[in-house]
Amino acid sequence: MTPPLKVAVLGANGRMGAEAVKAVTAAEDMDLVAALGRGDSLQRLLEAGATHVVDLTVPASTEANVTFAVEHGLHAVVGTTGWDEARRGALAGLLAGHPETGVLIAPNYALGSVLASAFAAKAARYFESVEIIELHHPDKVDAPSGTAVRTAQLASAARTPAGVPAGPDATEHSLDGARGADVGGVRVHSVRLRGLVAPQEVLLGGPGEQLTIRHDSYDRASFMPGVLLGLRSVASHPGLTYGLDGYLDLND
Ligand SMILES: NC(=O)C1=CN([C@@H]2O[C@H](COP(=O)(O)OP(=O)(O)OC[C@H]3O[C@@H](n4cnc5c(N)ncnc54)[C@H](OP(=O)(O)O)[C@@H]3O)[C@@H](O)[C@H]2O)C=CC1
Ligand SMILES: O=C(O)C1=N[C@H](C(=O)O)C[C@H](O)C1
Repeated sequence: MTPPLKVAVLGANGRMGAEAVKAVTAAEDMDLVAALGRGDSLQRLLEAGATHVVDLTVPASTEANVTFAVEHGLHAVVGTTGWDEARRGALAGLLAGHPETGVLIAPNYALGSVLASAFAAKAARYFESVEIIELHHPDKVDAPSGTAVRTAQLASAARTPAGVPAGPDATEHSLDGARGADVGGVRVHSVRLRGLVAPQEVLLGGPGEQLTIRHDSYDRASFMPGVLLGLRSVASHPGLTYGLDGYLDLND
């Protein structure tokens, strides 16, 4: 029988971290060996014999956490936002020196969200206009959401080779921010509203029609099947994988 994965959760006292602690504890093929909060020493990962780390902390600490994990040969499954291209490039460079180690960074671990982003990218080349509205709880520290940025990048990357021009927009006068953030030519609008977890809508417009691709996370339990899938798969995917779609076959 395969021995259980020895998993440590970083950010264990947070909204996502607490949910991950529950999910890992309930998984029969995993042992939760450490649950660290802010201020806890990363040395505890080594003392506990962790082989896998889940990082659900804050953009300011995730890079140092993952660097420590990689330098000690621990596989990492990362949900924290803030992994822009420069940070991912630096991490890929570090991983080149640790060829056995795998890191998965996914802006969203909800399977429905991963599919919604893939569907949006597929649809984006067929519509003149694409805009994204991401809606979150008001305790979220970053905007736009990592998911919205990733969705916009996928949509933009699908439109460019297909020769689709940027969406039409005659706006000449507006208050700052009225048209949202420009992510690769796709406008992203961020709503922060008490009561929400994390819905997102991709609006695609053509002459006389609109397609809306909407995903709702009502509960943080929605992210856990993806986190567990990541933990089970990361060791067999050495190097850096960006997006849970890297572990799924979405071309069927
Ligand atoms: N990829 C995905 O599917 C998802 C990703 N996220 C992302 O995950 C991250 C966490 O979200 P959420 O749980 O809502 O945020 P929370 O603020 O609830 O949790 C973050 C936790 O990390 C702790 N923390 C801060 N620094 C460290 C550190 N150096 N080591 C260990 N713990 C630390 C914080 O402690 P303290 O309270 O003391 O500051 C806090 O408990 C965000 O970036 C969010 O966008 C969220 C949902 C899904
Ligand atoms: O902070 C959150 O809550 C979420 N963060 C991630 C993001 O920024 O995309 C994933 C999900 O949207 C929830």
